[in-house]
Amino acid sequence: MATGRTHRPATRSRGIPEATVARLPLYLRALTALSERSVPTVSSEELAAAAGVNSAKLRKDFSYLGSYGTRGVGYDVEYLVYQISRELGLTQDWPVVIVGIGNLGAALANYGGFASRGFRVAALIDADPGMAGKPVAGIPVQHTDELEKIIQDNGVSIGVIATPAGAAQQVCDRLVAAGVTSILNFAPTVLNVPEGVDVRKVDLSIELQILAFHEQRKAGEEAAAEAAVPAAARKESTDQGPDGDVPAVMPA
Ligand SMILES: NC(=O)c1ccc[n+]([C@@H]2O[C@H](COP(=O)([O-])OP(=O)(O)OC[C@H]3O[C@@H](n4cnc5c(N)ncnc54)[C@H](O)[C@@H]3O)[C@@H](O)[C@H]2O)c1
Repeated sequence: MATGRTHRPATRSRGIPEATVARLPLYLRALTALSERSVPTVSSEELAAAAGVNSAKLRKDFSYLGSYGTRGVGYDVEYLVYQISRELGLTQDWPVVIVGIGNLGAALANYGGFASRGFRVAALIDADPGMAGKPVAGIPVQHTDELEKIIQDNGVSIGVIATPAGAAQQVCDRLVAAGVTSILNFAPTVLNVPEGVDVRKVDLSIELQILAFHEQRKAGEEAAAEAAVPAAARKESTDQGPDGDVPAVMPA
């Protein structure tokens, strides 16, 4: 879902390509589901299918982790969960702050999937003084005046921006100045950040627009196939044997 832009070279310092890093969470999600079902080992084909990735690509990705599996047995699920978690830095706790506690910020605060993956919501921050002190997901909202102090007190390096687009750059600048070096941006705007700060952008409307493009293409293909049927069917009718039971033209 995430469309991302990170201020990093295509290859990380330890030699793991950025494209591989982007697939590691997909493997981890599939492996976690297997682990929850107490499945001990998995083949590269099964895991690739569960993660929605080509199996040759998966084997190549795992070779960067130094994980080659055992012929005829496959990969050890628990060990791979550990290896990938360690590679992604998930074996440690990451405090995050969410800035902008409106519809989206509140939904994110209530999402249990962060905590279960090692991301602790350390604080919720909003510019609306009327929200200060009100609990959302059991955490009292704090005013933006406190932003720098909250970041420093909690050692926060990851910030989530869920403010209106017009406020996002200013919020981003304050987060970065306070020490945040990774930002997950939900606001529909491009953020400018200094070297060394990673930005990932999530935009559901962009994803929907891409789906709309594919829907339009599929509709065009269907229309073209329908337009082709009468001519082809006419040809078929001349080709039919005496019983006339030859099937119609196969769809494209
Ligand atoms: N990425 C996505 O897929 C996606 C989906 C939905 C919404 N959005 C975007 O997320 C943002 C929030 O949407 P919403 O529906 O929750 O809006 P909302 O109006 O319900 O909430 C915005 C919140 O941000 C606060 N805010 C405004 N300026 C601020 C500032 N300078 N510092 C801190 N807080 C500030 C407001 O007080 C409000 O509580 C919007 O930019 C919206 O376009 C993105």
